[in-house]
Amino acid sequence: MNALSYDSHRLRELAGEIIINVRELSSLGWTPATSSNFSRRLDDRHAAITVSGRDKGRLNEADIMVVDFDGKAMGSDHRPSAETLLHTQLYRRFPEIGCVLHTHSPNQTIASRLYAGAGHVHLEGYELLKAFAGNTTHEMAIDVPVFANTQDMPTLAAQVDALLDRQCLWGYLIDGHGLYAWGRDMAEARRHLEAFEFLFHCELELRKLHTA
Ligand SMILES: CSCCC(=O)C(=O)COP(=O)(O)O
Ligand SMILES: [Zn+2]
Repeated sequence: MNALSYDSHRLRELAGEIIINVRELSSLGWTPATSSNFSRRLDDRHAAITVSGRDKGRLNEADIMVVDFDGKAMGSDHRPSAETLLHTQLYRRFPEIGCVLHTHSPNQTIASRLYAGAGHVHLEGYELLKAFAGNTTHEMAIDVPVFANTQDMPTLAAQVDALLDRQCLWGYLIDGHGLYAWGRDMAEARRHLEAFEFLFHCELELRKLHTA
């Protein structure tokens, strides 16, 4: 296999899509201080992902690189996102997943802190639950898991994998850190990300009202 074993034309298309969407998410204040990372499936062995440490509000084509599903850089000397394994584990496990988005908005991070003890955020009865693929009614509930934060990505990826054995998920929180959300393509992943953000905001506001 040579270094360019993926479709470079497709890579440019996906990089353009990532750049436009990430700039928009960044303008909402969801990617502070170079945080957050973003990827798209390129094919059944590769993903396009953001280079580690780049300012996500000023992303350009040089800030997107290719990795294989072991997280190994392909055709680049740059370091891929420190959290690459959390992306590639989803692409490897679910062939239908085409996009993984990770952000650090204040609502996501505060919710992760408040609900770390419970281990999940319970979301029930909201019309916006229908934003998640497969849901057709508000008369349902989901528990969004909150994992302990760690710099040990293989350990965290194994914990996520174990939960995916038991539960169908479109996203999870990491305590004191942020949100991972995914979907079949950018539009669906973004819809899920925005739904989580909105629902966490509602839960946090309700909590304030109940404790006032
Ligand atoms: C200063 S942000 C700390 C790392 C992080 O949580 C993140 O999302 C960005 O890491 P990356 O290596 O993808 O830039
Ligand atoms: Zn992060």
